[in-house]
Amino acid sequence: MATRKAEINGKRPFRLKEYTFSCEDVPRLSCTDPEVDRLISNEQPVVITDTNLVSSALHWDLDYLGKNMGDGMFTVYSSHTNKFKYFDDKKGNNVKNFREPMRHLDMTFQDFAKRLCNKKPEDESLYMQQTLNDSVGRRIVVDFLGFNWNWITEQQKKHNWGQLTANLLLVGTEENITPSHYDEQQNFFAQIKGKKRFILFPPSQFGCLYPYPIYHPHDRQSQVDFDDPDFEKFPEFKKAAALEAVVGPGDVLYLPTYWWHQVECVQGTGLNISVTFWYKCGPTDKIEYPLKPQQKVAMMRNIEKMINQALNDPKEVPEFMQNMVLGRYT
Ligand SMILES: C[C@@H](CC(=O)O)C(=O)C(=O)O
Ligand SMILES: [Zn+2]
Repeated sequence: MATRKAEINGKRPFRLKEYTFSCEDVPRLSCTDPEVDRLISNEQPVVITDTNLVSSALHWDLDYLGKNMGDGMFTVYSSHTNKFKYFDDKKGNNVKNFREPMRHLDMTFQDFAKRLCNKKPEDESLYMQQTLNDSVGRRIVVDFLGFNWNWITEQQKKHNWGQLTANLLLVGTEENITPSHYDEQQNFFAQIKGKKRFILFPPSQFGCLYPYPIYHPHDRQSQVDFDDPDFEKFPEFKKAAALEAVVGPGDVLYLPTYWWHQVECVQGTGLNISVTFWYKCGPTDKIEYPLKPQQKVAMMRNIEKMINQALNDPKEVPEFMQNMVLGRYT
């Protein structure tokens, strides 16, 4: 796999995998720059520096978390590749012979840390993805309360977002990859340790990324394998053009709802720790035309859901959809 050299602000270069598509940089601006507000209100991604959003957690490492995360059981995914492709196990029965691409384990943080430290190259990759809740130790609660809630709550109000729904703690090792997908929430993604690379595509490129059907366990995930794209099956992927952001400790990426993202723990940057801040989208006050691409994606999802409910059998959906479109709108 070809790689290219990259760096943030001229510091400590690292290598990034090269893909078939072009990558332009996401803007990287200080939170004091008024352009940040404009980009967020236009639902455009931006890397925001100097927020101090998670400054109270920049000392987190495996040892500190091991001592302070408490003795609760946390969600850890185990994958025999370095990819951690999300799946909804409630939809597993909708697809014949669906094979879960990773295992969902529950373990204490101490157990996770031990397995990470003793991991041999042939062992499965591990990725902790745990919603922060009150089961954590007191010092983690103090660090959490020390987040810059003033700044982020000000953003939530200014952009009329809904409630904060979750803070997901992510602890992984370099080369862990979350393959391309979109979410239906607004996200301030805060990097605490190590570097992460985001490969982003706007909602307008939905037609290039071929998401699985809505009834599939991989709903919202792209069917395209970026490492080996099948241009026969997914010809429009040739037209995909990405934005790219690399975030390091203290950086916050605003990741707008319905934007496609693949997330890679950058090689050579060691243990990787992040926290997400997911918010419900705000209400649409007035419908304006032409509709925004993200509104069209939401519409397509609602129509697919309605067709699935009305047919009441996932096996009937492909023929129904093809009859509706092939030779008529193609
Ligand atoms: C969990 C994260 C991916 C990652 O950090 O590996 C992501 O997809 C998101 O924050 O929306
Ligand atoms: Zn995501």
